[in-house]
Amino acid sequence: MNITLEKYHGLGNDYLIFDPNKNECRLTKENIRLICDRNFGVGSDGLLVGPILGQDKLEVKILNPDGSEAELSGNGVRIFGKYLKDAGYVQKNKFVISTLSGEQTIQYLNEEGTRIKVSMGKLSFYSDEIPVTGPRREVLNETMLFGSIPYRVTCVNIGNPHCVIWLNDISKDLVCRIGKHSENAEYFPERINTQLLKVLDRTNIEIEIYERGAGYTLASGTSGCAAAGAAYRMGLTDPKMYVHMPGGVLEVEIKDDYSVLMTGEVGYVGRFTLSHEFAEQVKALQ
Ligand SMILES: N[C@@H](CCC[C@H](N)C(=O)O)C(=O)O
Repeated sequence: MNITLEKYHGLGNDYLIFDPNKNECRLTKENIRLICDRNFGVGSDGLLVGPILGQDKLEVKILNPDGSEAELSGNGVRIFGKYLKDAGYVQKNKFVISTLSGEQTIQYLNEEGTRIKVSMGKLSFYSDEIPVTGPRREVLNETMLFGSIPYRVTCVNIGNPHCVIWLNDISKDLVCRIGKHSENAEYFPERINTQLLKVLDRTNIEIEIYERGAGYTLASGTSGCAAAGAAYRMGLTDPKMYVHMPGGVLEVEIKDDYSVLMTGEVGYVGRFTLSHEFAEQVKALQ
């Protein structure tokens, strides 16, 4: 049996869909790393395994390119929503999917399903919910050392863990330098996604991203929500804002109870059927 993967991207954050109803291969850390490898494999910022069909549930498993599992991915969830429509799994305009972090409501905003709104769940700034080590508290504007350099950090969970560093100048180079240390810093028992945040005005922020298990990415939905949440919590923005990332713009709205709505685009790249030779390498690692 061939192994086929569908490639999509959310603002340049690319994912491969492995549909378990159409493929027979056990995924392991080792073969996930190989498939996602940009030189020796197909290449992607992650793998979405689904739909895993349960009682009335459309479940998706989100895997990072290092083989670890993430609780949630904002771009991943929009991409999965588009795949469900393209592959004929859903006919409704609004429905619920389930991830490791809970349930998300997906809504198509256009006929093609390329513009999607997602209810992402609630932001939490509490240390035990992110998680961050130390006594229970909201982790707001605390000093943390990454590679011996102090940064002011606000931490937040939106299904998965994030640390947001508010700066006037942000760049790919800087987020990579910080991210290499912050991702595995001792403060974060589950590791962490890192964002550098620049506030442009009360309705526009800009971020650079270093993802847990993936490294530098052009966009991240949960990062956009986390940075927007941190900016709003610190009183720097209104609750509704545009999040500018190197790959494009997301719209994020924070409700009074800190639940978050995220809206953005999805693009379909195409279907990849693995060559016999490469499929054998993947299967050898299962
Ligand atoms: N690209 C993502 C986030 C994917 C998961 C992340 N790397 C983690 O480990 O938490 C997004 O769009 O949110």
